[in-house]
Amino acid sequence: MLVHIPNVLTPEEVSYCRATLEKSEWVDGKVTAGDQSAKAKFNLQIPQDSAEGRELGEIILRALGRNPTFNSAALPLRVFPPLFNRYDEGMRFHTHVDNAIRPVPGTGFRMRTDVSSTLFLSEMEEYDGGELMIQDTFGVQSVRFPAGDMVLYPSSSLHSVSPVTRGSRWASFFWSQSMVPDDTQRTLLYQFDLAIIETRKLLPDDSPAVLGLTSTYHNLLRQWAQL
Ligand SMILES: O=C(O)CCC(=O)C(=O)O
Ligand SMILES: [Fe+2]
Repeated sequence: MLVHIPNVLTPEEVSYCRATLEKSEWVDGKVTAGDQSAKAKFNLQIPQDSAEGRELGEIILRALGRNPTFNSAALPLRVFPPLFNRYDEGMRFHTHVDNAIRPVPGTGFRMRTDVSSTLFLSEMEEYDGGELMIQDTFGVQSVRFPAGDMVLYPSSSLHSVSPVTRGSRWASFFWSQSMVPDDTQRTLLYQFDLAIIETRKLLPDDSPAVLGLTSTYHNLLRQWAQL
């Protein structure tokens, strides 16, 4: 399932991220790529352990914490410290799959990547090309959203970023380990939660319908969650 989450960052937060990234050092994006994807990856990143990256990462993690759609769709157990990339004219990322397991910097722990995220930091008018192309069960989805918006997609999917043909595309990207590893089960829970939200607009919280749906949601989560 692909989920578009608008306005994860406020316009002020986007401007702050952009201004900080302007001052940051940029290195070859191959530094965080696996063997196959290193050959496919032609972009720039700020170093994983830079002070700028850590500060901006905190802003994004705080924004995710207050975002009900992210929490319902990703059901996150762990979130990788956000990384930042950039594709200038001619840069691209050929088709690849994200590494299944990643060491979490500075922790000595590893995490499984279940959900991949791109949070756009450039406005769509600032560049041409640079579409995130995600292969899912319905075919290839082409994704390009305004600055501050984010897309979630299964880390198991093949994906690529088309060449930027004008301007520069800046983004934050990261992975989440979900409490529900299976994409089909996670999608069902997300759609169930949306249905509960709609039902609660029509019926009181203590109505049998809301009680029944809510308890079934939690009991399914209890069946499927892996902590
Ligand atoms: O730049 C993007 O939107 C995606 C980046 C990506 O796929 C990756 O770094 O693995
Ligand atoms: Fe990727």
